[in-house]
Amino acid sequence: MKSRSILSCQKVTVSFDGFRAVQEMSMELAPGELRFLIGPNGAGKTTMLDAICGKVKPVGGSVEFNGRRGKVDVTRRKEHEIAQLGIGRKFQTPSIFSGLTVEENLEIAMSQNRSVWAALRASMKPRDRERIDAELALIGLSHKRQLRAGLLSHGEKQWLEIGMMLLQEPEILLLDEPVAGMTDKETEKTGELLQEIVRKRTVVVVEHDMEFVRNFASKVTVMHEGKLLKEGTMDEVQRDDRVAEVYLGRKRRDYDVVSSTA
Ligand SMILES: Nc1ncnc2c1ncn2[C@@H]1O[C@H](COP(=O)(O)OP(=O)(O)OP(=O)(O)O)[C@@H](O)[C@H]1O
Repeated sequence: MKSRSILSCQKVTVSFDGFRAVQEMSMELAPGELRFLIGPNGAGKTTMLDAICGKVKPVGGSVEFNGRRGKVDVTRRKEHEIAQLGIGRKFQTPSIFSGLTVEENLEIAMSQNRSVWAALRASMKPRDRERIDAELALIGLSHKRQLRAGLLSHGEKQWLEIGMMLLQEPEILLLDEPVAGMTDKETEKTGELLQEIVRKRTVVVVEHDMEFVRNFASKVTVMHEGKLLKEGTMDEVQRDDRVAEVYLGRKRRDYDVVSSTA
């Protein structure tokens, strides 16, 4: 029996002044998946995330979110409504408050509004504190809770922002190149964090770092020129000649980095 999809994108087409950045792209996500979306520059990966979170409106196709509140075609909803429904999007540049502490950033994320933060803080219940403590532990920043966020390393800032997003309880998390600019150690920790997050949520990661993808992906979707090129395990994707040719710009036999024997 086919398992329920939490997200079903069917024949999604996005056009920028007539240029089809995404063309009839279909993709289904099962609850609890950690899906990687890869492909060469300009393949349409970011635009696909934009279509899912409502930042751009497709000219064709549907994006059906089947979350806790039932089925919704998100192409008919505004970006903020989609976020409230449970699809969270993290962009490459972290949007944290550098002058506030790590803990204060999380408090703001929980109140969802900086202007009511002071009031929220005064009335914070032990349960709310516990949630923040749990999130701090998850993102590995418990020992830095009192540090100004601006003083965190690049990787730590990314984790803080992920923690801020998690406090808004998204069912699906969309991440655009989360490990770009990270050290190897930070990259490894991010992979482990994502594996922890998918115990309760579904995550889609647009990624260029193939080693990271190889280490943490169970299922990979490959896009090329706005279209679905291949979907499968990393092994299946790596064995596909079309992927090797378009993704790497040459025949697979000429290329050894992507090879599963690496
Ligand atoms: N707002 C826009 N207006 C016009 N063209 C756009 C816009 N956004 C993206 N494009 C074009 O759409 C195509 C797909 O871009 P997109 O950023 O989705 O690709 P990508 O696979 O995420 O690439 P990269 O890996 O380089 O980030 C590109 O040719 C890009 O130039």
